[in-house]
Amino acid sequence: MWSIAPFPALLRGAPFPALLRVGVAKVRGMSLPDVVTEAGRAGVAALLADPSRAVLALDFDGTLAPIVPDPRDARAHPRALPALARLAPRLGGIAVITGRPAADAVRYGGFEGASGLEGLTVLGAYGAERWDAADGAVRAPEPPPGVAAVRAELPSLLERLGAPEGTWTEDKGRAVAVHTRRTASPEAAFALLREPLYALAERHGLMVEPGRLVLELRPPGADKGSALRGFVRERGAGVVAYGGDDLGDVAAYDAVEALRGEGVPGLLLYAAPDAAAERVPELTFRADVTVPGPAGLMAFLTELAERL
Ligand SMILES: O=P(O)(O)OC[C@H]1O[C@H](O[C@H]2O[C@H](CO)[C@@H](O)[C@H](O)[C@H]2O)[C@H](O)[C@@H](O)[C@@H]1O
Repeated sequence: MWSIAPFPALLRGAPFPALLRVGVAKVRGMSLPDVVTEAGRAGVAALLADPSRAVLALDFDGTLAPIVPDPRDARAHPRALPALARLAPRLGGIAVITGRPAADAVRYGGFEGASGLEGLTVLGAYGAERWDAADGAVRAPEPPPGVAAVRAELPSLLERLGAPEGTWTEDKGRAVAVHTRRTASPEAAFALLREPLYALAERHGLMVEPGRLVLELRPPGADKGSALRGFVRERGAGVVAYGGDDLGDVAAYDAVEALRGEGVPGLLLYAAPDAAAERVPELTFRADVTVPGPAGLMAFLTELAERL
């Protein structure tokens, strides 16, 4: 039976044990978090009926990998690779769609040479970069000149603004991301830097991708929605499931909803952050399934693999 929607508790900032109590239903002897929408139930039914026509796409940080203070320490959740490897032979394709450079996601995810994931695709830099396990090659176009200009100006700008200790710049090659998670007041630091970084990006023809305590200055022209649509088209998929946790994933949610409008059933998964301040309303209200972070998502995917 499908029952109570978990997100009212989520919005009140309820702790996850409470969320789990209201959000888990027993389905044919196995527990799966509730699918709270009709469209989501249609997506699950279509996926279970014909998994070979389904693609599964997942974001990396906060979805496949738990959030950690230093982005260089991010690693896939211990249950991630086993769950994906069980799903892979049954599905039409699995992709990781991330704001990370493709090579970083492959390294931090441990995807290279992973048993059972020989068909995995990683679409990095919001789809501008690509890695396929099949040949191990990364395809990454040259960044536009604005990125070098921003890289050069950023240190003096941060100094002028009095960016607090702990502010950290991640050089992503095609983009530069300024993180505030390791400052004493991450939200206050984020607010301080927000407008000046938007202005800097605009001066150099870049856009700002805001995320979980990060402001990324990157080239426009790619987003996770286009990346997902391209992957669905490439695999000739008739069902799509997407899981994410952050603002950058909203474009992929849009793509799934647009595909539904074209008759392709879809499932929207939200790996909701533990910290209420980091939850994204656009995902909270639209998700078909809300689970507590990467651990919850891996439990869901493992159950899904069982049912397949
Ligand atoms: O699209 P994603 O795979 O979700 O990547 C989004 C950004 O993730 C990383 O930052 C986030 O995760 C860090 C590690 O857990 C955390 O410290 C940080 O606060 C988060 O914002 C990554 O560093 C960025 O480059 C990605 O764009």
